[in-house]
Amino acid sequence: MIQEDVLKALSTVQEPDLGKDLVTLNMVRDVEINGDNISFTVVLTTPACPLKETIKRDCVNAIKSRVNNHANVTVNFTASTTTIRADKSNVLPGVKNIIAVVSGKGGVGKSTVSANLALALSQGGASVGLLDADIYGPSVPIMFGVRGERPMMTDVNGKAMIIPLERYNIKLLSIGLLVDEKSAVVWRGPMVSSAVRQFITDVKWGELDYLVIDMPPGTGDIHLTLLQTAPVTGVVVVTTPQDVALADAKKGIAMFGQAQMNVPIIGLVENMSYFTPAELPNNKYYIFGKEGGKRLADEYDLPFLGQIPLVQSIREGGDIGVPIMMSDDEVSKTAFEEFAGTVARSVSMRNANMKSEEVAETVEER
Ligand SMILES: Nc1ncnc2c1ncn2[C@@H]1O[C@H](COP(=O)(O)OP(=O)(O)OP(=O)(O)O)[C@@H](O)[C@H]1O
Repeated sequence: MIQEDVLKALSTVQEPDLGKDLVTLNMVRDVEINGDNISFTVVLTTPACPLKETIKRDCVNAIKSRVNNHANVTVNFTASTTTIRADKSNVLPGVKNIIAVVSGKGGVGKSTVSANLALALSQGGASVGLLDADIYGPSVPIMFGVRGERPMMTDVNGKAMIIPLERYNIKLLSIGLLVDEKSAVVWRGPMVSSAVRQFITDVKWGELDYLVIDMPPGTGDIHLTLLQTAPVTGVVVVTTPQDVALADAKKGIAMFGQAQMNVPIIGLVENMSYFTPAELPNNKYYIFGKEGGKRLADEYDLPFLGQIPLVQSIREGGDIGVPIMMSDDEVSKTAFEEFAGTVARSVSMRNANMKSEEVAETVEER
């Protein structure tokens, strides 16, 4: 039994999303054979890959059926998050993927979704940052229990840079951590644009697999500034199943599809999909209507990224500075984990299939 036999067997195992085999995709490393013991490492395209178990099962089956029926197969996993950033700019140089979370309408849970998406990706093993770009209604300070804390500054090649705070293994920044909460509310156009640009250009985000940006609600100048400053990989649209939210989500989808913005939409997630009381975890009450988000995704031919239930502890977690992903509420956590896994998969697929010149890049010279 030699290494080539193992690789030949593994070349029959498909990466389900990328539609090619593991060997062609150069995902197999460190093959070791010791008698009946065969081990190797599969390098995934994202640590938050939800397909680990499928890939593992297929690898074991391939080795047993093609190499050695009695083999003890050990499949180790590691990940090297992919990126298609090809822009030469100095903007966020160490950040592989930038995910902007948007909503057409306020109050649909965009900040809750952003925070728990960031945490779920991080708990899956990725290095993650969360930028709260909601200048007029920052939520990160309260949601992460860091209200009143101030980030430090550092000097990078003669330039003063802000060091993001760190909480729950995530790098955080919000206007609410930089200025008095009442000040930013009265800011207008140029001040807001310059603050948003600074979040991207004057912050030492370092090496990140994903930077999640919690965008302001609606569609406006801040969005344009952000997309012109940061090379956004794609946008996640948050909606609730209600008709009014869906109507506004359509405006968001239209805006991000415009030539001026031209940023890919990763997909749509439906928040507050159904109410589940803690004492009846199997009951689902569709208070805001059923599957409106799914229908909207179908209508616009967008990937549907998942449903997040309306759960009292999700709201409570946000209010006390302990997001639900840091709690032991398994039902809500599973919903966010599945959603984050789908986002990570979509980004990996996009990275594998898209030419780098199709990526939204910084268009504004500074
Ligand atoms: N799935 C959920 N279950 C229960 N409560 C939720 C859920 N999602 C969000 N909430 C609560 O709804 C309120 C609004 O959520 P959030 O602040 O995340 O919305 P938003 O869209 O970011 O609002 P904004 O208009 O400020 O940008 C918060 O109190 C939050 O805790």
